[in-house]
Amino acid sequence: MHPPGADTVLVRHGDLNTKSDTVKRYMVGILAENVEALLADRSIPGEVERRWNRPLVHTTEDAVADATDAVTDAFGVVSASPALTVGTEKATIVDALAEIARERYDGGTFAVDARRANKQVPYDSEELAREGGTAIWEAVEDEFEPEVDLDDPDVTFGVEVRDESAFVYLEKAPGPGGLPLGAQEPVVALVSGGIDSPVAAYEMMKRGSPIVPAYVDLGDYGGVDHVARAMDTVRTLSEYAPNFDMQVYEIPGGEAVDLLVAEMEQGRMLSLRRFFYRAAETLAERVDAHGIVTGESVGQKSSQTVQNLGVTSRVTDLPIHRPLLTSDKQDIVAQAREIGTYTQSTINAGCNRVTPDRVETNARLEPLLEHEPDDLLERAEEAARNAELVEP
Ligand SMILES: Nc1ncnc2c1ncn2[C@@H]1O[C@H](COP(=O)(O)OP(=O)(O)OP(=O)(O)O)[C@@H](O)[C@H]1O
Repeated sequence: MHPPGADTVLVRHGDLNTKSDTVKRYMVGILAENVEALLADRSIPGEVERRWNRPLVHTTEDAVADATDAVTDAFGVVSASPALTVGTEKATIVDALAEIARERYDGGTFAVDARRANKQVPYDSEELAREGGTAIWEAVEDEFEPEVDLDDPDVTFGVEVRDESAFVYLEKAPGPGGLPLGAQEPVVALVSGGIDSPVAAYEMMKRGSPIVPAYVDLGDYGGVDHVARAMDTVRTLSEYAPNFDMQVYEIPGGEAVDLLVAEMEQGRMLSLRRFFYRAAETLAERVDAHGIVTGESVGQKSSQTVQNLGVTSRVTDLPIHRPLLTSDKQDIVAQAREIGTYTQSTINAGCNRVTPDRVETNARLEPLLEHEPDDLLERAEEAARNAELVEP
C-alpha cells in the first residue's frame, strides 16, 4: 500500500553499510545500475537518483508499485518503500500524515516510525512521531476509534527526513539483501534440471557474484525435458539480472556418461561428479571465473555424504561453493518457489537414471581412481573446451 501521490521509491541496503566510504560509493553505483536495468527490462518508467548514499527511484504514482517490486528484486536491497515526497518542515510532514491517514487508514492499530538522516532540522524524531501521531488520530477519530500500538501495529506510518526532502510511506517491502550483483567476481554455476542448483546459483548472485551457467548434457540419460527444465530455471534467474549475460554453456557429457555406465558400477556417481567439477574448472579458466557453485547439501543424496563430497571435491583446485550445504530440503523447496525456479515436474531424468543399483556412501579416493576410466578427466576438459553457448 502506498500513500496517495507517492511517486518515489526509497531503496535501503544493508551489508553495504559495513564498507568503507569508497567501497560503499562504488557498490551503491553498481546497485543503482542494476535497479536501472530492472526498471528498463520491465518497461517501468523511473529514474534512479544516486546523490544520497541510499538511492531513490523517481517514478509516477501509476508505476510506483511495479517500481517497488523491481527494486526488491535487486540483490543488495534490504527493503524498499513507495513514498510521498514532501518538504522537511515539521508542519508539512504532519499535514501529510493526517492527509494519508484520511485516505488510507481505516481501522486497526497504528504507529509512526520517524527517522532523521538530516540532523539540521529543528525538531527531533520523537517530537515528529508524537505530533504526527496526534494528527493521524485527529484525522480519523470521527470515523473510528484509533489505537496506538508501538510494538506490533497494523499500519506503520514511516517518515524519513533527508537533506532537502522528507519521505512518507506505509510499507517496507522486503528485498533479498546481500550485495549488488557485480560486486564480486563471477563463478561457474552447475545447473541441472533439479530444484537445488538454481537456488544455489541465486544465493551466489545474492552475494554479488554473477554466474556463468553450465549444463552438462547427459546424452540419452538426460533428455529434452531435463535440458528444458535447466534452461527454464536459468531464464528465471536472468530476470533478476537483465544487465548480465546469462547464456548457458552446454557441456557435452553424453559419451562420458555412456562410458561410466558401461565400465563402472561402484563409485559411478562419484566419478560423474568428478567429471562435472573438472569440466566446470576448465570452463572457469576459459571464461575467467573464480569458483564453482553447486546445489549439493550434506546427506541429501548418497553422493552428498561428507565422505563423498570430500573425495569428489579433490578433483579441482578451484573452490566449490555449496551455499545449500546445511539447508533442509523443505527450505530449499520453499525458496525455489519464492524465487520462481521451482518446477513441479518430477520426471525421472538426469543423474537419477545414471545411478547404479548399489550406491557408494563412504568412498575413498584410491579405490575410486582404480575403477574410474583413465581418460575421464581429459574427456571432461575437452568437453568444457567444446562447450557451446546457448540461449536459455
Ligand atoms: N546435468 C547437470 N549439469 C550441470 N550440473 C549438474 C548436472 N547434474 C547435477 N549437476 C550439479 O551437481 C549437483 C549435484 O547433482 P545431483 O544429481 O545430486 O542433484 P540433482 O538432483 O540432479 O540437481 P539439483 O541439485 O539441482 O536438485 C547439482 O546441484 C548441480 O549443481
